[in-house]
Amino acid sequence: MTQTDRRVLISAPGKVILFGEHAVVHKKLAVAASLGLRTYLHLEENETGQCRLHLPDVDIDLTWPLSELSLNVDRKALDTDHPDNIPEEIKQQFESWMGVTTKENQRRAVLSFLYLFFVLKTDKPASFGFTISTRSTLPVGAGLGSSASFASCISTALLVLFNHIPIGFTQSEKKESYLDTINRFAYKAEQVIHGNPSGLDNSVCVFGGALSFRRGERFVPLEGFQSLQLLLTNTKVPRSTNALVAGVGAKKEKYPNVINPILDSIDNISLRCCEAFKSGSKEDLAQELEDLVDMNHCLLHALGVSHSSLEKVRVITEEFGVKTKLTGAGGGGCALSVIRDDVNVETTNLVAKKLAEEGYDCYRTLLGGTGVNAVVLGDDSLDQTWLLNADRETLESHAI
Ligand SMILES: Nc1ncnc2c1ncn2[C@@H]1O[C@H](COP(=O)(O)OP(=O)(O)O)[C@@H](O)[C@H]1O
Ligand SMILES: C[C@@](O)(CCOP(=O)(O)O)CC(=O)O
Ligand SMILES: [Mg+2]
Repeated sequence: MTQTDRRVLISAPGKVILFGEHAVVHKKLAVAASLGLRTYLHLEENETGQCRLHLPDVDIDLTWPLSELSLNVDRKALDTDHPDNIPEEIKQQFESWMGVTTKENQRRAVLSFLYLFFVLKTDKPASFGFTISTRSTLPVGAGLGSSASFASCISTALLVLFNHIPIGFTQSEKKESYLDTINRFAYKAEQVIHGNPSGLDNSVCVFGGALSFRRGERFVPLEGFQSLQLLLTNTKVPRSTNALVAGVGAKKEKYPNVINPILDSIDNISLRCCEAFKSGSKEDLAQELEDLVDMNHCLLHALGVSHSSLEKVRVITEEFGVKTKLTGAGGGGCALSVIRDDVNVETTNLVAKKLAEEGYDCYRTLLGGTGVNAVVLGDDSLDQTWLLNADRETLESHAI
């Protein structure tokens, strides 16, 4: 295979925030782990002179001649603290390339790609072209970090495409430093999608595993972490992380003396969780996590980010003695329930059945899977069409 028809499969996990969502935006501690569900990105280099961006999860299929995708500015002028701070004329140029794309979820996905493209682009021959297709097994916009998972894949694809990092970065001695680079640009894409992300989600999606995180500091792998049995319930109520994060920020501005103690309590919940993993016996750990789940949810409710559908999940699971909190930005989306080891399979199935009767989707998935990965595809039949149609097991067997 020549360099020009290279095809690469990149994947990154989603995440589940155990404790600390929203508070983490305001520099409080959070605890999170990667999920078995992932986003997959198929990158094909070709000689069409065109760039195709195919994002079926948000109904986007755009193609631009690469000769047209050019800006009259230095890359450094784009690599600002926040992508919102780029010059106005460049924003307008991005708008013109977006064409008739008007839905907010589509616009943010395309903008995050265009932004990273221009920050990372290097000189290539005139015939150079590529196609990027993505597909996620995560629900999009439901609190399981689809945005960070997508951002991690796009960041990796463009870093590989423009030769900033080698494809075999996970086997390299410099793996940590390559992952840091991927994480830095994934954060930028998250900024385009979220406005004010803490950096927690992209760190989990890039590095994988279970970790604690405080904004502005390096994450810490969660000592003594044991994978838990969790039930994730997607209420399917749509919501936007961007709007929910902004809402909590506005509340904090208006009622600082009320909101700050809530955020401090959440900080202490995350601290307590770290201590429980470090020192607790399995039995104590389960009891403590249940208490923390309950308290964290109620504090999030006070911040205004719960939803009647999430409260319904709590009522249904409580009937079986199972504790539930919202996870991610809330306002709909997903809830997580801790299933203790002494809860039998029949009970868990019954809880899942009751939740399904409400129209909710339930996921049972493992925590702490591998972070971002890239593999070269040798088989010509594994093209974009394969990516879009393959089942989850097939995708997983090729990607990691
Ligand atoms: N597979 C994907 N393809 C394209 N865009 C995606 C994909 N996954 C996520 N996104 C982008 O991220 C947004 C959802 O992010 P967000 O509201 O933070 O929810 P989540 O909890 O899933 O991260 C989508 O509206 C879209 O802009
Ligand atoms: C609410 C928040 O803590 C998590 C958002 O997660 P998600 O986008 O809902 O998966 C925001 C953040 O940490 O950037
Ligand atoms: Mg998100």
